[in-house]
Amino acid sequence: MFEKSLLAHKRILVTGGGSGLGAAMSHRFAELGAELLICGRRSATLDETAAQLRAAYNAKVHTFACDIRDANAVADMMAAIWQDGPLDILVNNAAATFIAQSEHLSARAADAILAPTLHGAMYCTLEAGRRWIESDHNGVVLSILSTSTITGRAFTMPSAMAKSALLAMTKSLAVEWGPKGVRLVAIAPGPFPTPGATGQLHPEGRDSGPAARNPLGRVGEHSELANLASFLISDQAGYINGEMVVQDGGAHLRSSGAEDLLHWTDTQWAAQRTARAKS
Ligand SMILES: CCCCCCCCCCC/C=C/C(=O)SCCNC(=O)CCNC(=O)[C@H](O)C(C)(C)COP(=O)(O)OP(=O)(O)OC[C@H]1O[C@@H](n2cnc3c(N)ncnc32)[C@H](O)[C@@H]1OP(=O)(O)O
Ligand SMILES: NC(=O)C1=CN([C@@H]2O[C@H](COP(=O)(O)OP(=O)(O)OC[C@H]3O[C@@H](n4cnc5c(N)ncnc54)[C@H](OP(=O)(O)O)[C@@H]3O)[C@@H](O)[C@H]2O)C=CC1
Repeated sequence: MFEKSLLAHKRILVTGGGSGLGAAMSHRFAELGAELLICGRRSATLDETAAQLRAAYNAKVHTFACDIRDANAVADMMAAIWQDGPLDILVNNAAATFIAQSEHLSARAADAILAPTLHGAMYCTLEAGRRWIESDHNGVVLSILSTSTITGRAFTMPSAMAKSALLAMTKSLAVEWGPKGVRLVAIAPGPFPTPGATGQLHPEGRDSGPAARNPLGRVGEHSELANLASFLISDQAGYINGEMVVQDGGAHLRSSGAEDLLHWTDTQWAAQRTARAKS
């Protein structure tokens, strides 16, 4: 599909690159010649993925145990990255969400979603962008968002807010930083099952229908998202700036994906909260 050297010599940081869609993108980027830098909170997960990337593609891989909710930790990670040379591409992929009735969200619960999803991605973008601009080095920021930026989404309101804010960041900085050589793009994925997303969004008792509700009758393949991401961060997409590409099989044209939860009873929601408290 692509020239094997599409991402050769590119140094790419993927937040949350140790698991789920972040790991899928990291695999494809490494296959296309990139040097990978992956971060997350769990060192063991990062080390496992890094070993796979080295074994499969002979890739150069660095891992950073970094909680992106901590602005100082992000600054330290970026300083460490830049010691070996400039980064070329940042992929804002790490995020958190869970389903809940919004009237039951405590401030801490809302912050548990906003802190990594919005603030963490913004800290990473500002730290990378500042360095690119200071050193006159071109850069690309790809943010993994959601179709909730278009539809909103009941029962995952803080995630929808965070993703919408990151779309505003993408559009705003495309104009502000474009003249300085920094390009920003985004993907809005539909359902691409991962243990993280399925665990948070599809607990026991929820209908298992993202495939059935999809106009194409299926969920996304991780390789499909990884290929779109590879194109958008590559020089081949050099004239795309400030845009979000939706990759959801057309699902958001039909539903935000949360309507089945409108039929949940308060008893079901109470059971959901109890199950979480026990787990
Ligand atoms: C199959 C796919 C279907 C797709 C459908 C269509 C498309 C959907 C698009 C969705 C877009 C976004 C998707 C994603 O982001 S998927 C990624 C999911 N992955 C993760 O969330 C991984 C990271 N997760 C975490 O770190 C944790 O799970 C958590 C989010 C909870 C954060 O952990 P943290 O340690 O920070 O939080 P605490 O445990 O300390 O709790 C803090 C407060 O939050 C309250 N809380 C926690 N969990 C819940 C819950 N499930 N419901 C309500 N409240 C919750 C907790 O009680 C604390 O508050 P209090 O102190 O006030 O009690
Ligand atoms: N899967 C899907 O269907 C969809 C996913 N998306 C988006 O795609 C992206 C990836 O989702 P998915 O792969 O399913 O999610 P996962 O839960 O599988 O992965 C999330 C990753 O983010 C990392 N992470 C979470 N919090 C932090 C933090 N505070 N600091 C650093 N790293 C963190 C996790 O690592 P660790 O726990 O070690 O910190 C993990 O590697 C997200 O932005 C999500 O919103 C959007 C729409 C649909």
